[in-house]
Amino acid sequence: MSDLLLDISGLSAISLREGGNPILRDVSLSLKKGEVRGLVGESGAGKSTIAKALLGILPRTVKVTSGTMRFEGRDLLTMAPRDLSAIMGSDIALIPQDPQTALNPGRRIEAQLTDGLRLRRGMNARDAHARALQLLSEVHIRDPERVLKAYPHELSGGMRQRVMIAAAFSLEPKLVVADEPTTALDVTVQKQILRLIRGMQEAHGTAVIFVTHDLGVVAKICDSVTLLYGGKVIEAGPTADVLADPRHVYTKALIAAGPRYDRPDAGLEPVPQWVFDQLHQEIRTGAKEILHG
Ligand SMILES: Nc1ncnc2c1ncn2[C@@H]1O[C@H](COP(=O)(O)OP(=O)(O)OP(=O)(O)O)[C@@H](O)[C@H]1O
Repeated sequence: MSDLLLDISGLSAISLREGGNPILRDVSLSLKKGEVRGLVGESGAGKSTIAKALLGILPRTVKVTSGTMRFEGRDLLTMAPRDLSAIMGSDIALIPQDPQTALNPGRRIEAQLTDGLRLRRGMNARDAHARALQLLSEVHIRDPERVLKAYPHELSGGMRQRVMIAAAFSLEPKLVVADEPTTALDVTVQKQILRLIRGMQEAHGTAVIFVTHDLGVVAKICDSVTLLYGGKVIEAGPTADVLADPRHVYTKALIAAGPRYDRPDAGLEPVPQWVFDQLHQEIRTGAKEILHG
């Protein structure tokens, strides 16, 4: 059996909100079972659009114009809604950017963590409670009984994100989409959460698409990386190869701009304007991306 889990091929999309402006341009990327791939780019590069397409939650104002998105060989873009909802949350799960808004403020953590176990896995309340306790221990929450009884506002941001990670892994998904999961957290907590996601991913053998604007994060936890600009793949390959031997001037300039993660106060070298001019020229002419390996 092939170990290919996800194969996005020639994906293009436009924004109906912005007069048909292209937001993804012929994007291809693939992911093996258990692989962690960083999806990197600055604001507006198209990272969230790809993540939303994967989760089946593209807004109506975004229209896919071509391409396929095969998950275990089946195209998510043309799948019947019923089949899609069986996969979402179960085989493909999300760790959101901001756990505060992702959690329902009016429900205890236990209810939110056990919904999926009861509704999708048919567990009774007692088994679901036991599994929720086990999941909270796995994400290193020390007093899981207390946390299960708590409401989201009673927990710190880092604790809420640990709960979201437990929830994402609760149904043993094959793919987790982590959408800038440390943005809302302070730097020390960010490091712990990154380590935790990598640890959970390894323990469960789960593949992860890690959306970030930070190459420093990619260096820490991703096996491979796809760098986007203006909805186009600029460079992609194994992380070690791309970081050791960046071929595109934009990748080089981003690396020179420094790992922002764990050096938030470091003086950054901004990406020079001529690099953006070259990128825009390449997008206009449809230049090919650089693929390593
Ligand atoms: N709901 C929407 N409807 C139409 N177009 C959208 C919508 N959301 C985003 N876009 C457009 O899609 C393009 C890519 O945005 P996207 O959010 O995917 O980028 P991103 O790389 O995730 O940026 P960020 O890091 O800021 O989230 C932008 O030009 C944006 O204006």
